[in-house]
Amino acid sequence: MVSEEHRREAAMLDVGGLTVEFGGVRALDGVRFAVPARQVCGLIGPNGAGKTTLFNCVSRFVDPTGGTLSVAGSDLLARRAHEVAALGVARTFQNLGLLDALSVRENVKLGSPAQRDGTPWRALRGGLAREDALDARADDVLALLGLADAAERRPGELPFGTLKRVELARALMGEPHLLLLDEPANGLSHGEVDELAQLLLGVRERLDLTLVLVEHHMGMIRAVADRAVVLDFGRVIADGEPERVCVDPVVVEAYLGTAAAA
Ligand SMILES: Nc1ncnc2c1ncn2[C@@H]1O[C@H](COP(=O)(O)OP(=O)(O)OP(=O)(O)O)[C@@H](O)[C@H]1O
Repeated sequence: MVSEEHRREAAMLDVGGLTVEFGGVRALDGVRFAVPARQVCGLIGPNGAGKTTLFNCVSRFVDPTGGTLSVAGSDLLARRAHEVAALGVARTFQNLGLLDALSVRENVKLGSPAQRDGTPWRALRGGLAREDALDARADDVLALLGLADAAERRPGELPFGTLKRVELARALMGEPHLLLLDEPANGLSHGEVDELAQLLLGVRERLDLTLVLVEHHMGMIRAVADRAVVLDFGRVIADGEPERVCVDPVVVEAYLGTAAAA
């Protein structure tokens, strides 16, 4: 029997009875699960189930009304949003926030915590050397994601599937251990979903990442996730291997009438 304390320390992400209320709406209701290091965990559930709210708690955009939340044993709830990256947590968003005035390489560099630390002291201390190091790191990340040829291009010139990878590259600039992906397959063709799935698995292996992805695309979940946690009305209704969870009658019932559980 594993003690509660040991479970917490061993988990990369530990969600302990998390509750969030918005006025009268209980968006999360005692959500409890732990994601071990290097696991790929799919977070699924119908619209309004609480998936984004959970991500927003991890990013510290939302304050829970109850429960605990920790990353590799560190209490996340004691941190502010700008301190989360330092714990090795990065996130992508449903809406790509890429700037068209900048090249792909410059956009990717914005994901580096060093780049955001724009104090005058930093600028005075040989900013050029630092800029070169950032360029080199951005180029490494771009190469890892098969984007080397896109480094000088503007986001507006590139297809959506490529932009999704640029956003992923930007998130990797912070050298995360835990990466949260918000609907990475949304808007991609079948071929692009397969490609992204392979890419994610490769990156996870290469960088020793723990991944949590919110996803409606069950093909993506089946392709990459070791495990699926299903939320409905703010509660965990199933937790297990994706193949098993997809045919769980409780999950099928929750998804009734939607394509996701098909
Ligand atoms: N800032 C907010 N203020 C009030 N209610 C909110 C807020 N954010 C979310 N909610 C409510 O909390 C519940 C959970 O929403 P959430 O966006 O987390 O669900 P979701 O599972 O991510 O849905 P989707 O798949 O549609 O993105 C919903 O009832 C939603 O309307």
